[in-house]
Amino acid sequence: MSLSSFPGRDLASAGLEMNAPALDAEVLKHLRSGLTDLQGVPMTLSVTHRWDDIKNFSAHPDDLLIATYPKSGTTWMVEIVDSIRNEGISQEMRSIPSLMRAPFLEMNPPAPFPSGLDILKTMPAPRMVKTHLPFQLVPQSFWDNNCKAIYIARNAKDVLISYYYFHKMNTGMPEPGTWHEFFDNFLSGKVSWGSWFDHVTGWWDAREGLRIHYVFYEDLKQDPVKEIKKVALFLGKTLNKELLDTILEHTSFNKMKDNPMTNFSTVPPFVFKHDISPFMRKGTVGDWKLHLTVAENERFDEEYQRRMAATSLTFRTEL
Ligand SMILES: Nc1ncnc2c1ncn2[C@@H]1O[C@H](COP(=O)(O)OS(=O)(=O)O)[C@@H](OP(=O)(O)O)[C@H]1O
Repeated sequence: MSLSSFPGRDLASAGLEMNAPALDAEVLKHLRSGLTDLQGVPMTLSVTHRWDDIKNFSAHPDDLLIATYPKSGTTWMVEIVDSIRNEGISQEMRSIPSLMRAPFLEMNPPAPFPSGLDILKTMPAPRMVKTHLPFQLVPQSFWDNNCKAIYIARNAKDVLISYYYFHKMNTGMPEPGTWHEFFDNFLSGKVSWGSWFDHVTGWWDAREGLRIHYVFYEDLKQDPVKEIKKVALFLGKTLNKELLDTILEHTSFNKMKDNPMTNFSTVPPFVFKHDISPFMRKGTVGDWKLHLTVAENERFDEEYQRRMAATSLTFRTEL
């Protein structure tokens, strides 16, 4: 079965193409819900509700997990991996939104929208699975089946800014509150999927002994050729110059921003409010400099030193 004919695709597009007037109040009341505790990690209610099913997800050995803390380059990596696997830009990549090609494991919106698990169930192998789960919450079946995983990490300051705008535009997230409140909550890990510090270090520490390829957003931005080749090698593929050029062009920020299959413009506008902030916002390293005050930056650095003192993991916040 090809991806373009898998049943989840129709189910998905049926849900995604519906507009607010067609949805009853039941759906709308789930928007902007608060956070719950999932084994010590703050999580949106919808994820916690479905947790047993998510935890018991049965991975196939050829599933590829694409994992990140939110706003760290997931969509970019999905497009890179799909282009490598398809040895170019397939018809399916041109006609199926990113989220349907790499279902979001823990996404559990109210009906009629399909959950990540619903889509995955009907999807042919080899599957790409997107997740924002911290390492300790990833379903064990991925590791029991020796699945490969690509983890993309992005510097905390740019993630903070990107996540703040994402909270403002995505009504599926909790209310961000004021900038000051969000800044505090991010630093103390009281945001969906928890602490950035715990997330990036948890995956970093876990990679020994598992097939995890750890990528930095900043490296990808600075030298995409080198990083894309490394991803291909990890997937057991080699790229000729022509294919590499095609992938570079297709996955550039400007191309992805204009591509409805990658820019999330197919999500109904009452969920993603691109007029407030587009999903494909800036795609740069160092945007934090245009946002943080000197005092905020100092406070951030202080907390950063404290939380990252014991790890060998380092980040670049500018190029
Ligand atoms: N091709 C390319 N090049 C550079 N940057 C890119 C690219 N594609 C996506 N992005 C930027 O990645 C940010 C979104 O991250 P995610 O895809 O992980 O978002 S999500 O957590 O899955 O919602 C978001 O970052 P900000 O622009 O800083 O908000 C996107 O713009």
